[in-house]
Amino acid sequence: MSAISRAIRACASRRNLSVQAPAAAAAGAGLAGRRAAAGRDGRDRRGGEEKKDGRRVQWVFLGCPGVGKGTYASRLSQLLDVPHIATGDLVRLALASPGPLADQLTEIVNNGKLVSDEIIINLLSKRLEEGEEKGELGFILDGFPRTIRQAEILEGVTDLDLVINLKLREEALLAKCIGRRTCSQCGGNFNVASIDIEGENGGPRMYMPPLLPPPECESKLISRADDTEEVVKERLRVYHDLSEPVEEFYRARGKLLEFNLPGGIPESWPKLLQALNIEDPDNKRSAAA
Ligand SMILES: Nc1ncnc2c1ncn2[C@@H]1O[C@H](COP(=O)(O)OP(=O)(O)O)[C@@H](O)[C@H]1O
Repeated sequence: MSAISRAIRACASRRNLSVQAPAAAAAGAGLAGRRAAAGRDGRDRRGGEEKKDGRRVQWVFLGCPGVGKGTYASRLSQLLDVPHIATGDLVRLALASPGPLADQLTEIVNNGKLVSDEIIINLLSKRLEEGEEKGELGFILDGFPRTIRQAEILEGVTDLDLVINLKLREEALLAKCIGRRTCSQCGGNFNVASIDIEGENGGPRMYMPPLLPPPECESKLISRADDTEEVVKERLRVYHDLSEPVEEFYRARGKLLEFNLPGGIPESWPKLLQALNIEDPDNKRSAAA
């Protein structure tokens, strides 16, 4: 067993977390292997495609359900050439393979609760191990960590560069979750909600147009079973209770970048890139033309 997998095992057991042996080794190899390759680049934690020492970014996205973590994490992962690892997707994959684990997860997810730290760490470790085998470097984690215990375990095995906390007005979150649709054939993500909210305290009005599917997807749209009004309200409550303290965990460590989404993707994406010190590829293209 490597020193790293011993470290994650020790870290997990100090926190009374039982991590299965192969998964623990994977998390060690996956997360901490990256740390070994990384070194610290110190001051400016933001931006930049590749670090001075040649490694790729190690970022985390935090934010309430419906805020758009998946959308922006996926765009950035393509831009920065790092894997986008969403624990919600790992949970949905596990749900899709029938068996006792799927039954257990269905009950939890469809009630808007969090899956246990043990299960999530094991799913994440397995995913990291697969990435390691493919030679993946860096990562953008989306939906993990969601509890202080998960944050402590992650902090114990890897050195994050930056934690991006996406924020959106509460009124928009519920509508965005309920409006989410996926094409069951091509897997494309859409949103049928049209959000138009008056400005707060004289602030600007917020308009988020729907992201409608092309005609060929229209009849194949499906919604997530946990995107009903009742379940989303419970997920928001759970986020405030268990995940909001994670924001403070990273704020105290100087790693948190707060980003208030000003509106839909066309408005927010360039501003997010600016906040991250990343050159906008669209501007680059038009400047070169
Ligand atoms: N880090 C995690 N810890 C515990 N449960 C998780 C975690 N990530 C995902 N889940 C489970 O998967 C569900 C879906 O996650 P996700 O797609 O990230 O949803 P959301 O839109 O609420 O951010 C969550 O409601 C929760 O049950």
